Amino acid sequence: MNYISTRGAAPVLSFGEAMMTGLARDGGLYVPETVPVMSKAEIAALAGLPYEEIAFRVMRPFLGDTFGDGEFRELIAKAYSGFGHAARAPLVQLGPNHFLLELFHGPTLAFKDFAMQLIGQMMQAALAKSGERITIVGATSGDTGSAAIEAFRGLSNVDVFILFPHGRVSEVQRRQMTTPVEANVHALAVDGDFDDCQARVKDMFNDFAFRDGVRLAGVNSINWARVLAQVVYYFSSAVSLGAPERAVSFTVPTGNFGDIFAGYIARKMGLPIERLVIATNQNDILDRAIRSGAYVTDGVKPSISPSMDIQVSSNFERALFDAYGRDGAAVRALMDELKAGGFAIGEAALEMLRGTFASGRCSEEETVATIRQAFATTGEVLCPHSAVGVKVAGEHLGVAPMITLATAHPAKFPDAVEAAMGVRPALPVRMGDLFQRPERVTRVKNDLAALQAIVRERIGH
Ligand SMILES: N[C@@H](CCOP(=O)(O)O)C(=O)O
Repeated sequence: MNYISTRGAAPVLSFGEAMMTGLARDGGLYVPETVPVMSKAEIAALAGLPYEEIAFRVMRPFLGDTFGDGEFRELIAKAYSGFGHAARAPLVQLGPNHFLLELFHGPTLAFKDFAMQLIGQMMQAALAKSGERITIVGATSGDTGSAAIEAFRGLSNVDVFILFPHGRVSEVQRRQMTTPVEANVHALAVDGDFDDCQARVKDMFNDFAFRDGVRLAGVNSINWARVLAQVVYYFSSAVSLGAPERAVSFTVPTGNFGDIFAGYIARKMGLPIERLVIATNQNDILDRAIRSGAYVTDGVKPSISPSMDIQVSSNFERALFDAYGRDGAAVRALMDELKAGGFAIGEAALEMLRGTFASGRCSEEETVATIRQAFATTGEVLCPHSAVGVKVAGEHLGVAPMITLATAHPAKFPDAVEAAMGVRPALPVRMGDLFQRPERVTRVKNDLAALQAIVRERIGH
């Protein structure tokens, strides 16, 4: 299995190489050269299996010879052993034909744990073989950061630097990143928004002297392995509702487009998915793009669903690559236009995207109303991001069962949830002292040189 860049001008890599490389050296994102298809019988056979076994069967064809079968099974088992629910990703019903996929039972209470816990295991196994040491630098709008820290804290051959937008994540999210005591964890509060953080991470990858010097690695969803691990729960949930005999639809609260792109891959693998619905908050660039064909940035507006406060959605590039017939030069040209504010999606590409994705937007008021209504009608306490998904899903219900992804635990956003429904969601007992733990964080200007200097100094390079 080979991996190629969306911009067509980077070396072709194996799965293991793509995982350790992160961003391609031409600035693009790695994707599989071909997507393996599962037969109807293979998909049907997933029903009723433990999540770990589904993960093995779905992911194995993408791995080539990076890990042996026994080794990969062990890594999966370790990755999910710390989850707080036996089903790992349980489904609950919200209404007739509408289901919620709870993806917040991992150690940091967000869907990011599904991929990050596994990437943590896979990267450690790869590093044990190569004897290398790496420097992970990641950008977060709230959830990726703590998941990455949890997956890599305390390792002697990894430093993990997380850039988050100062003052724009919830207090729980911030404390999850700033209270770990391990010396290899570095929380950096950047004076900017998430797009700034993500752009600086990409700048570091595009500075080859720095990248090679510190042995830079990425764990944002620019890393293909992140996306792949998220494909699994599309299969596990769909088969439990009757796939492949019955098609299902998904609504995905969307920021960086990685999670919904995983659903797109599941569909390409043969999972019968009728609709993939992009749900945005007031940072609605993706909804506008699908409706109008213009992908134009408009400034990040802080919201009560901060993890989705994103304008430049990295993984949209992967979808554009397919929509433009896998023409790397065309994608490169679009990304150049994006630097100047945006681009118009070509007619054929837009048709392809509209044939795959539907979209909707949820305002701040609608988010609050949805949290309140879901609690009143089902007893389910939604986080603001999941509420965005539920509201938009409601506009796309049809014959196929709709599965909305619940991306985070409500206790990560206690203020927003309490303001909406008058009840303050409690953190799990193991995190109960989060507000008493001392914080360790460095405030940094939105400046590449300043950030690189901190990284170099901390790792002694
Ligand atoms: N919403 C994310 C932003 C980063 O996304 P990623 O999937 O590329 O890691 C967050 O919560 O940090």
